[in-house]
Amino acid sequence: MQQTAITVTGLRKRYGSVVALDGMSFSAQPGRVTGFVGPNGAGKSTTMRVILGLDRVSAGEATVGDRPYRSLRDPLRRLGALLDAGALHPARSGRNHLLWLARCAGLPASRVDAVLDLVGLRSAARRRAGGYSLGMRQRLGIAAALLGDPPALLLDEPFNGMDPEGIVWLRGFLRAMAGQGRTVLVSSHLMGELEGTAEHVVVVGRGRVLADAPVAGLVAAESGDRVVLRTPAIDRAAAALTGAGGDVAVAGPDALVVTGLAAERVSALLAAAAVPVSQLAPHRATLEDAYLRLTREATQYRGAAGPATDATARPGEVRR
Ligand SMILES: Nc1ncnc2c1ncn2[C@@H]1O[C@H](COP(=O)(O)OP(=O)(O)OP(=O)(O)O)[C@@H](O)[C@H]1O
Repeated sequence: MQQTAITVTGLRKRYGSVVALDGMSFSAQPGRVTGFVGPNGAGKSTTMRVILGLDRVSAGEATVGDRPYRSLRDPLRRLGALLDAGALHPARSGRNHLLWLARCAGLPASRVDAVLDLVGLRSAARRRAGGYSLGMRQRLGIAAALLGDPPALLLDEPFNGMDPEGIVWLRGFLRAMAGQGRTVLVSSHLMGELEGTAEHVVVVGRGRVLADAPVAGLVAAESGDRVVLRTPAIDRAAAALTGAGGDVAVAGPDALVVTGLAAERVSALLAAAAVPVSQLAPHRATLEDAYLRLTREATQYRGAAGPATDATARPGEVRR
């Protein structure tokens, strides 16, 4: 399979006074799933449309392999894309939708049955696509992206509308695609799904890249040297730990997050001060923790403040 990176360099785009892309640059590499995440309005869909040559930019360029998508002679055999699962004729069956696409692209009808099997849609293939659930439409869109057996895939929110079984399937499917050496660029709002699926993540906000890093590295950096402990005596515990140089944040009625002291030292200090402890463990952050911190400044649309959670409590922040 020909290795085909998806690369965007210095993309800039405005819609009137709205800056949609503000120097967006990153590269999705072959052989791994790259998550593409960011708050609403961060520029993910615009970037994907630019990669597909559907939107123009005022500066920068996007390439598939080493060429712009529009200049590819056989685009479906180079990059498969799912932008909008609803983009189909509702009266046409799923199979006929794919046959029509295959015919337009000069691909054999045998590919249609092959991709229907790949996405598990064979039994529903002759039903009207207009009657499909959102999860089934996502599968049909993924099937369409696979028609040309391309070395690169670009999928906008493919987890959206999938039931738990579908999500498990899609996670394994994306990993398998990358395992075959394909480039897989996938946008999502579901950090938990990406943490188990993507090895690498590009976090964006306000039209630019905030982080471009391996998921494991982001999670490790976010976890830091923090210790989570539960105790019915948080005031005494906090006094003992701050007295020894720890940085203590309250993370719940009986929970503290301690920074700057190893778990063994925390345990010894609390034992010496006769503080009862019901739980003590090194804190393991999630991709969502890292995401929320990275995008805190870049989130444009936010609901009213809700209660803080343990996961988002940071050293020095006292939240009850
Ligand atoms: N056709 C358009 N006309 C005007 N503004 C647009 C248009 N498309 C996108 N925008 C604006 O450009 C910015 C980026 O939008 P985009 O849809 O790329 O973000 P996104 O990261 O995909 O968001 P979401 O997660 O909500 O899908 C937003 O401020 C959006 O309102």
